[in-house]
Amino acid sequence: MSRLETRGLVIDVPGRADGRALDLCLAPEQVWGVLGPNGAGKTTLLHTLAGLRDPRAGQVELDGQPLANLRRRRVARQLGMIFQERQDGFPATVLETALIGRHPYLSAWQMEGGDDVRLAEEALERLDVAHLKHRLVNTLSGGERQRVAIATVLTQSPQLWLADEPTNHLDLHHQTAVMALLAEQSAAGKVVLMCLHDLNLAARWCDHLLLFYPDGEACWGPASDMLVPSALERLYDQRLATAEIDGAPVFVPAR
Ligand SMILES: Nc1ncnc2c1ncn2[C@@H]1O[C@H](COP(=O)(O)OP(=O)(O)OP(=O)(O)O)[C@@H](O)[C@H]1O
Repeated sequence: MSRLETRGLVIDVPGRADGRALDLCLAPEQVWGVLGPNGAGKTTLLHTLAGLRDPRAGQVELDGQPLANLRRRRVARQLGMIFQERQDGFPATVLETALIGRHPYLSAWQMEGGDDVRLAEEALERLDVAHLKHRLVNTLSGGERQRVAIATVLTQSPQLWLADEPTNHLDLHHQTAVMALLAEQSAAGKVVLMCLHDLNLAARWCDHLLLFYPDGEACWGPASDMLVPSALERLYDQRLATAEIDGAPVFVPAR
């Protein structure tokens, strides 16, 4: 099991004042949602947590060690990332793409073996894209491509999942299936943190939330403490109507 912590972390959003430093502790079995308007810095935060971008101040620690000091192969075995954008520059098939998830475990020039292929095929099956395994990824629909990206991280089998809008492009059934998959990962002792624009998915599936304001202000904690209509209205500069369905709050934009 892994734990990701931030100490006095200030993400580097160009042209913005520092805002509130983040002292987060992302522990096994937690599902975190990051909420905020466009441009608030959600993607920048995820990239900083993954060590792909330097913070302006503070640091990220993986199991008590500064992420910046760790070898990338070790980080790649522990931490998986679903990106918001991806470029498919090379003509790779769906199966070849999912197999990229095994690369942290292979030495240079080592070919994937039968076990790697089996893991990739199981992940493609789980994401409902196994029937597309011989197709080139650049021929897929947006939702199919998104599911292949998630299958690639499932093939990687990381302890920490960082997901940037994992339900992007997905229809309702597949949105629910992906959220259930992430909840299942968490229940198995993994850490999950995802950026979401859908408040209702966050309310239904996340147990912790980080609210990110455009000026760099932030607050975080258990979801039940964060899902306060007035705070959410300020976050999005949008009036909300609120109801409760099956014991969970539901938010709808008010005219
Ligand atoms: N390389 C860069 N140069 C200049 N500005 C940048 C750069 N990268 C990000 N930004 C700016 O930093 C801010 C935060 O971007 P980020 O992508 O983290 O926002 P976000 O909260 O994920 O937004 P969205 O909800 O639209 O995906 C934005 O205003 C963006 O334009």
